[in-house]
Amino acid sequence: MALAVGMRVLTRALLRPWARGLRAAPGRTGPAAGGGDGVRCFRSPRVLVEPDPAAGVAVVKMRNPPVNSLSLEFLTELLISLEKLENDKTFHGIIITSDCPGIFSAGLDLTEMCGRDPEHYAEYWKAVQEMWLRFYLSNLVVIAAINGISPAGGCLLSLTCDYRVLANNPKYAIGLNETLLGIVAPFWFKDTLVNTIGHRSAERALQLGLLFPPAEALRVGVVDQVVPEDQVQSTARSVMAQWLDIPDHARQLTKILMRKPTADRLLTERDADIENFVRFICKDSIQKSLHAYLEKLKQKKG
Ligand SMILES: CCCC/C=C/CC(=O)SCCNC(=O)CCNC(=O)[C@H](O)C(C)(C)COP(=O)(O)OP(=O)(O)OC[C@H]1O[C@@H](n2cnc3c(N)ncnc32)[C@H](O)[C@@H]1OP(=O)(O)O
Repeated sequence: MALAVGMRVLTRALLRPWARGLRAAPGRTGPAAGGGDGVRCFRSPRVLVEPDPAAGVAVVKMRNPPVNSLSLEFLTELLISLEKLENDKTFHGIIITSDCPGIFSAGLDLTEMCGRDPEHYAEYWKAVQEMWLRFYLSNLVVIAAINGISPAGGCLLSLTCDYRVLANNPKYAIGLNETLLGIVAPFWFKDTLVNTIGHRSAERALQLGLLFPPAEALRVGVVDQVVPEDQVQSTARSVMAQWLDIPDHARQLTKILMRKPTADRLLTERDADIENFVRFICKDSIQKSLHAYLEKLKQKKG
């Protein structure tokens, strides 16, 4: 138990000043969004939290339209929501899902990584690290109800969860496709994938930037279950009930036992990882690739 408490204190201490500032800002997070029985709940512009106090579960809906890209503000709101739920003893599990039809998350926000200054890149990368650490080490049971396409950072977010349920829709795909953008997934993205699907499959998936359609995603193990689209939420709820049946302290300690070595690698190399990212992203060739990719996305429409 001491280990679990220690990890919580550590991850809480890692909450950056930008997050604390936002938490204090009036109007950024509003009053209770529901949740009777004395359960305090909340909403924020990009994160909708639907509490089910009786079940000890909250559904966290990402709503950063059009594509739930993980901007600095959105990451901050997600982290604040997670922290609030972790600090509320009512909740033992969360289901993370999307409020944007057909899209779970388009991954990291490319506009945060293009045409900005090095200070911004450093701040953004710290927030991405924080998202990964906080979700990966959360003491809550975290289940991803993946109701849309989920490339790169979107896939990473789901890989931090304890269980992934994907909607069986041929339009959806999931994977770490960074190489297709001419960028390289950092070691902790890679480690998370290796821990999930094994070294050989991860190597192939990462080098080729594979985005797996549902059947393939299930076969390789990127997701744990594929179900008809209208059953994604109910399946996540019943899987949650199964996980919540396990004595909490034993489950939490086991989670930490499994994940701490991977998290420690980033925790001990965090500053160097930020420096590497900033150096990499500032390169002319990388900026050109990212600009070209964004342009291609924009031109797709017209
Ligand atoms: C060391 C460096 C490591 C860095 C690691 C990075 C990991 C990442 O996560 S990089 C991001 C990877 N993401 C992607 O490759 C996904 C890109 N997006 C898409 O493929 C499509 O948008 C979609 C399949 C998710 C959705 O397609 P849909 O047709 O519905 O919408 P679009 O018209 O394409 O997009 C709408 C709108 O949103 C903008 N947009 C899309 N993705 C992103 C993004 N990741 N960041 C910022 N903005 C994004 C897109 O440009 C459109 O903008 P406009 O409405 O202004 O044209």
